Amino acid sequence: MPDLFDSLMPGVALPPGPVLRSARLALRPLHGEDVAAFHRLINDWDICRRVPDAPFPYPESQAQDWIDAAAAGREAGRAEQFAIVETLSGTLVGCAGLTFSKDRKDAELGYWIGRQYWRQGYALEAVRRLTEWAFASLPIAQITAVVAADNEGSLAVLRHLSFTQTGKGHRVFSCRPGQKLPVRHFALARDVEAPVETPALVAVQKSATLLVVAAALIDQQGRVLLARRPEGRKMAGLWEFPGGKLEPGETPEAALARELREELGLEADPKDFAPFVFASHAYDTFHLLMPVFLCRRWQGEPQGREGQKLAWVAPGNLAEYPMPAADRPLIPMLRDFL
Ligand SMILES: Nc1nc2c([nH]c(=O)n2[C@@H]2O[C@H](COP(=O)(O)OP(=O)(O)OP(=O)(O)O)[C@@H](O)[C@H]2O)c(=O)[nH]1
Repeated sequence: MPDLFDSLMPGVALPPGPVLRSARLALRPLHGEDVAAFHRLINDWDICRRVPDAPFPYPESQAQDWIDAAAAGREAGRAEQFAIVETLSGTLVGCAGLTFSKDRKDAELGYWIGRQYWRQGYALEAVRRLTEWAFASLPIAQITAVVAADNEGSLAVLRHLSFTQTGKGHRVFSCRPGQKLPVRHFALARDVEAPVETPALVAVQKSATLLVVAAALIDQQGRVLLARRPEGRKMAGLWEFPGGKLEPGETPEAALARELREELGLEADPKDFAPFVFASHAYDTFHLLMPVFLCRRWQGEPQGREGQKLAWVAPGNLAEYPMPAADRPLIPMLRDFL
């Protein structure tokens, strides 16, 4: 299928920021050229009455201000706002974004879709893509949302995406100054447990113990190397120790040397692996047994060869990185030892 998105605005460079693609949509940074279309869509009572900060009528100057503020918010690390566009037509259909709490652990979700684009599943598609990207790419622990109690469409989207209702309250909406309207609070926490797989696989795996070997690579400043599982893998976005499953007939040390070569492009000698600690954790679908070796000597510069982002982390900061459930008990031990 042809993709006209790249020729969407010939001669106009998109502002910096990620572009997220889904089956029919692209979520891209908002642009000064979007003001007219943004204003045409949002200046609608049916939209403004559902968006907390939208007055009605919605002045065109506010559309410009909002787009400018979105760019400033991204630059300052306060928010990630996106235009939602149909990939094939390049038409703006709505907006979706996340605003971060000060500690960046929480992100509040906001979105709206122009009325003529309702009932096509666009909100679900865009919000699903945004939440998957956010957990895979940002250090957030949860995504929250506040929705007007009568906004059935939005409530359905959030429930479909496994958000859970955390409470009820009241909130002022700019379109009805002086009134507090009933709202529902929702949250979706980062999943740190391995996902449930097909029943057949679960039957085989449930009783099985999976042996995975991992390394705490320590650099000269005493920092530990963590790798972030890339988008598209199970538990995407979580930070882990480099390593992987043993192949048949392999010793843990040989498997670790192979994984370090394959994943990071490092050459390490098994003689430099010192047994340190192990994780033993019951995930829903398998039991993980993971010996962790310390290693301070290797050859080469670590590179994320499988698309994973890498970080050298001071022991005192390890707890700030979201990790698989199995890894969490290891952190205090590493911190005390280093
Ligand atoms: N390497 C590594 N794996 C870990 C850690 N903690 C933890 O729960 N695991 C789990 O151990 C398993 C390691 O498998 P892996 O990296 O070889 O392979 P994978 O499941 O990502 O993908 P694959 O089966 O397609 O190769 C995964 O289920 C992973 O989530 C960790 O700190 N390092």
